Amino acid sequence: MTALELVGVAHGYGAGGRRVEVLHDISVRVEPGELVALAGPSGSGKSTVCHLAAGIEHPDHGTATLDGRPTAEIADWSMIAVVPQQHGLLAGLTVEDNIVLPAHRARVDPAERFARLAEDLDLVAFARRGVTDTSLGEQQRVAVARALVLDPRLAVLDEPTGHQDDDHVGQVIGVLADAARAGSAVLVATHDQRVWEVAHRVVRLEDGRVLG
Ligand SMILES: Nc1ncnc2c1ncn2[C@@H]1O[C@H](COP(=O)(O)OP(=O)(O)OP(=O)(O)O)[C@@H](O)[C@H]1O
Repeated sequence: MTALELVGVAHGYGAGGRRVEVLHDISVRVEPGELVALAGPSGSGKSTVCHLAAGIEHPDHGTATLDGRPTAEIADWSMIAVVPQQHGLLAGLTVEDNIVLPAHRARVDPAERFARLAEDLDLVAFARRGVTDTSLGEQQRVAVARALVLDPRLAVLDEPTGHQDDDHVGQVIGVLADAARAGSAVLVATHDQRVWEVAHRVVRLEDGRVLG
């Protein structure tokens, strides 16, 4: 069964004379076990697709569903987990507490999964440090670990390698590929060619339309 389905989606922002139409009748599917990269120039609508896929916004027209349910109705981190462009970490918490928060909310023991993700994403050395006392690249990897801690049905990641050096790009790509292998549907908006190379498919957006 298809996990994520965006069908005939049109979306824009603002009203009246300030109205901007961003997406025009786009359809995107991501199957369980599939890593799909969303590529396209700045302003082409990648983050908007991420917001609709993650259920942060409702499409103006068309449907955005996960397993047939509107994504905007799903507020469950084990179903849809997100890495927003700004990471969305909680400043008062440590690295570890940010990562395990979704598991605690779901009453799942995160110990094993946390240990694996911290190791794979090079976060072990500062797990007990306040998250605001880490670098931007480290914070980005914390957000990736948090998204994957519950093995979500769908992971939506907006530019998750943007602050990484080559080695750490490889680590982020590695955990995303592992997540897909384990059955998650993974949608990654990215300019990073290294992600395109490992993706099962690359969906290219231009001016709010899917190419090809
Ligand atoms: N809240 C908003 N109000 C008005 N316009 C917006 C809003 N959010 C995004 N836009 C516009 O929608 C278009 C698509 O933006 P979006 O962030 O989805 O693009 P993107 O492909 O993710 O870009 P980038 O690669 O720079 O992150 C842009 O022209 C942007 O200015």
